[in-house]
Amino acid sequence: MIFRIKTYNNINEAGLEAFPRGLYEVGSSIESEDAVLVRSARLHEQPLSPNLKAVARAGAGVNNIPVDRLSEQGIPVFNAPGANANAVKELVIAGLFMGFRNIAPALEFVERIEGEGESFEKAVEAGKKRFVGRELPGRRLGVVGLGAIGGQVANAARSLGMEVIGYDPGLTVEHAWRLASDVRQARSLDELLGESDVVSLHVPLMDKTRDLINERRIAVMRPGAVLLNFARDGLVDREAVIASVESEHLGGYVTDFPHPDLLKRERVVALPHLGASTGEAEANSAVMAVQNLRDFLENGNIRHSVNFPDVVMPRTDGGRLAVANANVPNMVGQVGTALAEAGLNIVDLLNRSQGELAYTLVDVDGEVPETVAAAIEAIDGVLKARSIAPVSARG
Ligand SMILES: NC(=O)c1ccc[n+]([C@@H]2O[C@H](COP(=O)([O-])OP(=O)(O)OC[C@H]3O[C@@H](n4cnc5c(N)ncnc54)[C@H](O)[C@@H]3O)[C@@H](O)[C@H]2O)c1
Ligand SMILES: O=C(O)[C@H](O)COP(=O)(O)O
Repeated sequence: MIFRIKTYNNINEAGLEAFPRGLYEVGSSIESEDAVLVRSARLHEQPLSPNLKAVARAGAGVNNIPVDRLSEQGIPVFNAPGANANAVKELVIAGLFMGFRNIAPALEFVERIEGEGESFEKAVEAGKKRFVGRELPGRRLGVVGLGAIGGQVANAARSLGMEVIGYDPGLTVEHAWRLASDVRQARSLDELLGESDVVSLHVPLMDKTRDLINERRIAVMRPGAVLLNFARDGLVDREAVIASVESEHLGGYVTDFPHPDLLKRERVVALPHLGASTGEAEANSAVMAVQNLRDFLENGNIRHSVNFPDVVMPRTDGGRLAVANANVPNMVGQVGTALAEAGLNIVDLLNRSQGELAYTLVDVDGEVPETVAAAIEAIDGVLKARSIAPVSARG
């Protein structure tokens, strides 16, 4: 079997090379694809191949992918958690300095100085007073979302002498372990906003987080506070942010998501979505996304999916059935009965559920015929059923 992978955007070569030739065809013009590999391209309006089995995001955010629609069809969406976190952290720290030291307007000022020699130097010295900044030690950074990126930003700010307060009601134990012990926990977003000199957003864009920073919340922020948004444009009410910067309640807005309305404004800095644009981050993200995709296509294993639980089972000698289904009673029972009726003995089985979805891997002592997989897929509540050949049968 050859797996067909359709790529969107520039996927780093290190990831593309991780697809073994002979087992994969990969490219931007592939049709009838088994899987999609994407960065930020918007897939919501793209037609989905009837063969589609998985979508992998070589990066963190999945708001460009129709996750709900894919979930309804039993199709996992993978991402690459943490793979680009260091790159984003570094740019956020640069953004912090930009916000506090007026670096962007100062550079622009220097570019415009005319003259040479002494007159040039005089213009430099005369002009610099317009760009007097503020230092970071002792100031408080509020980090909204303490996941892979927010956690690294919090720790880096601590090492710059800042106090850090964080807000993340869904903080995982794994991320909590990595956090500097003196990062203080805010009990609410408003508490964080009211106590911070700088606020940095590191949450995914979802219905629940759209316009998270709106007019009311900006009013809660300290006068002169700087807002950093390296997460997503839709997390802030842009008009409210602009109005607040103009009225000098907000001391600045530094973002990775430019928009015409943000340009040529004092105390606003907009970068061209550069957070994950380092060679290292692009390679890490592509390799992790390809690893996720390959393990799913070749073995049915699920790791780092945003809509399915982790389901990983070592391969046995025989074939495997991978079933995505609605999380309702008696699904595993019906799958087992169908396999028994086909004369297949179950060697190993793993079932996990998450929300409305469940996923089951069943290893058998033979190979699951396509007709049996198709009959199982026709069971009410089964979304996808796929027969996976024994490892020894791979080309
Ligand atoms: N600028 C860039 O190039 C760039 C690069 C990578 C990621 N991002 C953006 O950053 C986001 C975060 O990435 P990550 O790798 O840290 O993801 P992550 O999943 O590791 O962390 C996100 C954290 O946000 C928390 N969260 C969710 N809703 C929240 C809320 N309402 N309030 C507070 N916390 C909340 C979650 O519990 C989680 O801990 C991505 O979703 C993406 O949109 C941007
Ligand atoms: O969510 C992400 O990982 C970032 O926004 C990076 O997007 P990119 O892969 O298009 O640079």
